[in-house]
Amino acid sequence: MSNSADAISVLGSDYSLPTFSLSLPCIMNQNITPYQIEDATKKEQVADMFNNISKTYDFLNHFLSLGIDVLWRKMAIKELVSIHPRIMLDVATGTGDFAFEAIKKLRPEKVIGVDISEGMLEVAKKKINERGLSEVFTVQLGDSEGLHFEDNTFDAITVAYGVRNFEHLEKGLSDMFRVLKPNGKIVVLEFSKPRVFPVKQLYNFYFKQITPFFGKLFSKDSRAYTYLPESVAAFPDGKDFTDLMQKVGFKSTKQRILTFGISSIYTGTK
Ligand SMILES: C[S@@+](CC[C@H](N)C(=O)[O-])C[C@H]1O[C@@H](n2cnc3c(N)ncnc32)[C@H](O)[C@@H]1O
Repeated sequence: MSNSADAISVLGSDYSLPTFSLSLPCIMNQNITPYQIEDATKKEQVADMFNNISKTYDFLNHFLSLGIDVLWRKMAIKELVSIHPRIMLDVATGTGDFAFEAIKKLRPEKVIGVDISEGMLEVAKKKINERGLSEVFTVQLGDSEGLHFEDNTFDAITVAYGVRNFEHLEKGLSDMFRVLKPNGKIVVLEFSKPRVFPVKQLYNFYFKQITPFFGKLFSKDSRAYTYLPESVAAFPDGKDFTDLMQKVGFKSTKQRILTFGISSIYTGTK
């Protein structure tokens, strides 16, 4: 398998995607907001949205992904097995599922989870207590674009389904780079856009019709699950994202495509 950033592994084979300009997709990503309110920033709206849906988030995640999100998280965390991280940061930790998987698989000494949504963190705290993991896993309010940690603090950084929601993607990535130790590794799990027939068409139907219907029904937030496909469409995935990772300093960046491109794992080192 190739190590280059623009070579993508799909079921064992490698191919390249076309290159797009970096600046345009990033601006588009920033402009896609949950509630389209002019006097509230994307960050404020994202925090509000996740506060609103925090109680139903875990259920809807597993229900709408038909449980495959659990498998994607497992595959992403496996990327860190070889470096045996001791001190980890889970950015946009939400209700904590990515960190719980990391704890199970990697047995680190300490994981800190940060998130801008108090509602999501409340759910995470409850789960931490129920699982008796408060010695290992702590969560705190924190913004990826201004992390309250010293430079070179963490052996590994994880982010699952968070980067698409950042207001300033490049700033978020560069602050994560700052707090990562030299030779440390970042693993980003994020939705990407399938490009092959008929997966692309089926995925578009499911994401634009089915997901918003059930999302609204269970979460009672009519925008949250229409924002989801909009934010995925605007997110600079694939080579655009690995280019941005390299721009802020990450080395050996790779994209690993999951389930025909519906999700991707991105990795990089410092
Ligand atoms: C889709 S949830 C993912 C939660 C969790 N990582 C998971 O895998 O289930 C996205 C999370 O990103 C958080 N988030 C968005 N922007 C953020 C930022 N700038 N800094 C920290 N967290 C952020 C949201 O509050 C939300 O909890």
